[in-house]
Amino acid sequence: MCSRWWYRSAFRWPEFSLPMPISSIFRWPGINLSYFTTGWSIGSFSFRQEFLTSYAKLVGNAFHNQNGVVFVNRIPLPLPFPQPFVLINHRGGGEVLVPYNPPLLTPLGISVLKAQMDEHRSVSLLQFMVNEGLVPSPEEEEKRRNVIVKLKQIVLAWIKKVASQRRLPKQQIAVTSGTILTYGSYGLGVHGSDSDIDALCIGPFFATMADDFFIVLCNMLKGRPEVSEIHCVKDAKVPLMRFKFDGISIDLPFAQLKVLSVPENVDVLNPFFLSNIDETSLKSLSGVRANKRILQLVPNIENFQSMLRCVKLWAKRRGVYGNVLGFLGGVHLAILVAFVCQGNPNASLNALIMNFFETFAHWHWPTPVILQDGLPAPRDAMETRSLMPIRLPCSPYEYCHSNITRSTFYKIRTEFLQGYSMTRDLLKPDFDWGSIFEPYPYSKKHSRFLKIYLSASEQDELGDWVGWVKSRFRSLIVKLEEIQGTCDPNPTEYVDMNVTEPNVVFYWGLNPCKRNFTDAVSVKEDFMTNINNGYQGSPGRMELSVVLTSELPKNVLADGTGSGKRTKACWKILDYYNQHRIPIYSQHLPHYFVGYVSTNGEPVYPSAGG
Ligand SMILES: Nc1ncnc2c1ncn2[C@@H]1O[C@H](COP(=O)(O)OP(=O)(O)OP(=O)(O)O)[C@@H](O)[C@H]1O
Ligand SMILES: [Mg+2]
Ligand SMILES: [Mg+2]
Repeated sequence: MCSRWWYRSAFRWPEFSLPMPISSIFRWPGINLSYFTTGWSIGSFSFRQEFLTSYAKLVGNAFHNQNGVVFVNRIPLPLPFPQPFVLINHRGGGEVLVPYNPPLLTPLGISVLKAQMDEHRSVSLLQFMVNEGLVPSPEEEEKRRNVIVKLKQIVLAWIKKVASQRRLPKQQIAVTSGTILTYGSYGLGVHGSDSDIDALCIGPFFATMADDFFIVLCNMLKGRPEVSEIHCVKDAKVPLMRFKFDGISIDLPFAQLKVLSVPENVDVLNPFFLSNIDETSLKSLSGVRANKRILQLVPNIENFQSMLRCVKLWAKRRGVYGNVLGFLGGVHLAILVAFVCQGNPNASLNALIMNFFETFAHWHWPTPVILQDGLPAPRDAMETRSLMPIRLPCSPYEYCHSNITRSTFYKIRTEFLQGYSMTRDLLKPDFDWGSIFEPYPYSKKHSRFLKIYLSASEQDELGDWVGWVKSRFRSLIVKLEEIQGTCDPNPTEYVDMNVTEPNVVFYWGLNPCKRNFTDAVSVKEDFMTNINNGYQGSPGRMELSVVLTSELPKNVLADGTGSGKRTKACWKILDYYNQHRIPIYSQHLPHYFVGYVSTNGEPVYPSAGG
């Protein structure tokens, strides 16, 4: 903004020799554009011809008369100018000051201004990501790399040990090997400091899952000082070990290839390695294969990674992240983002985000989202009944498992539309990335919530219990939809620190139009029948009740909009990673939580937090 000193000062431009003084004085905070409104008479300049020429290209015919009145396309502009100005860098024409008033600009002026704004928004989004700490520090990255190196060494030692136990000939023992391949968010290079590492252990033909992986390797890991909280999930669609290594959470499934030696960077897309392998190994490999294919198909990996990081943050903040509660998981978002990247190979980060919202705000679901991979359309693609079908980009071209319901579908689509309406106008002068990533204001949007209180007598039992109940949440959402039309499950998990027993609490927004739903007893009975069926551990407690916004604890209200009136002193948001990480499943629950197999036979995947 121009301050009065500017108007009063005896400053005179000797000639209109932009850019130096103007660009150094009139900067939009943090922006590469000059911006000011009133108090300055352009009539005091003596224009250079080349300036007027450039100006005319961008704004139209511009000149000023003796009285300092500037005419644009023969229309006199009142002085001082009522509209903001921007300094735009016009290729070939130097820097030119034009009114920030799109209707006055020529098509060229508009496109130059848009290019500038696009660049500015991309730069400020990258800065926003840095401020939000989305990218782990070099030290954290180093730590993760070391963990993977150590895991590879352990796997190699394990293979040699198993080979000796099997009494393989010496020369075979010498050449045999296994490896670790990362996938999930770490494999895509979009992890945050709190992400786990999804790592697939690949062994040679003689290493078995039942004995060698789950017994020999598990014992070797248990013997390492870096390893803690190790859990085996054996009879799942994708069996795995989950543990912490140097404090970092690891998911470690296993695949066996019919070879003696597994190259360190084995190409899992090569059909040679897939021949004759068992069904479980094929399923375990699918995460790595899908990741690899995504990275092959996107035209610019760096843009894809930055964009996916942003989109994941957006989805988390807006309460639409997480497959377990019927929203989008990491793999769903990766494919949606890759789809947009494929269609816009040369676009900037800002343009990609704009296109993401535009594309999916208007997508004709249930038309599936399918990446173009240059191969003939697969005939064996499995059909899906998902409301938002998203297909994995590798054979057998299954659709990502999804728990989306009518309510969560509606919420995701509303958020896409909102993102679109907030980003669509590139020339919006007060645009701010912070508003796109604003936490979803649950306490403002809903006046009543379903409180789901889960507890167990021991901390160790709580993880299993919560994991089990979460794996059945879809049925609770569907039940609420039956009773009162919609519901808005907030994925955030809270802990009531006022209660001594270990607990986890959820608050789901209820439909404001259905105020007659106040008694959760019948819903509880119904849901209890569901969760009591099949749980093999010792079940914990579950309480359902309807609470008003004014009864929400401080942390729930502190979503950026809450009034924070009635608060409980000791509430905190559960953080599985920074505290003692509770295993969300156990051997008793593999089919439902980590098990990748649900009751209806479709694959189920663990939540990011679990
Ligand atoms: N619903 C699903 N359908 C198909 N594959 C899935 C699904 N959920 C997970 N996977 C596979 O498991 C991998 C790891 O999943 P995970 O839930 O850890 O997501 P992520 O992308 O690593 O995100 P996060 O950073 O939240 O951990 C995915 O990359 C994908 O290959
Ligand atoms: Mg992960
Ligand atoms: Mg994982």
